Amino acid sequence: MKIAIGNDHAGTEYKFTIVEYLTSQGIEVINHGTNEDSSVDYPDFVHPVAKDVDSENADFGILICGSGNGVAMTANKYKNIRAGLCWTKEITELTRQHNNANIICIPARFTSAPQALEMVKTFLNTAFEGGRHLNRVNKIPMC
Ligand SMILES: O=C(CO)[C@H](O)[C@H](O)[C@H](O)COP(=O)(O)O
Repeated sequence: MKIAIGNDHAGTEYKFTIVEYLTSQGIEVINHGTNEDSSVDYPDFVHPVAKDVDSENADFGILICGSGNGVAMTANKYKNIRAGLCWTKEITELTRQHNNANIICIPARFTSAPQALEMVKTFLNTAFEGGRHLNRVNKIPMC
């Protein structure tokens, strides 16, 4: 499994925690930054993650910013991206089970680091249910 990860300055601390876990599990990680705490513009760090997942260069993406909204809005501009904003374990399960999300967007300023890590584990270990949900997911693309 290969994971692409990106974040703005609000998500740097959580990113390193998540990368450490993924690496310990033998998962290949593409870290697109930022790796600093100084203020940056989140789209600059979303586009490379979204391009990796959109082109199937990565299996899943992880995006982290303060509220999660900015990274989600940016990633979902890509045709093959289904980026879910998640702030609980249950919502994370549902975005995989029902939406076949391929990117999780984490609100660093509204979750704890343990919560963020739990959501990543849940995201990567929950399968898409297909069935009626596949019909709906297939209707998402506009063009
Ligand atoms: O895009 C966002 C808002 O939905 C992200 O949460 C950013 O992390 C946030 O806007 C950054 O705010 P800051 O005051 O510049 O740190």
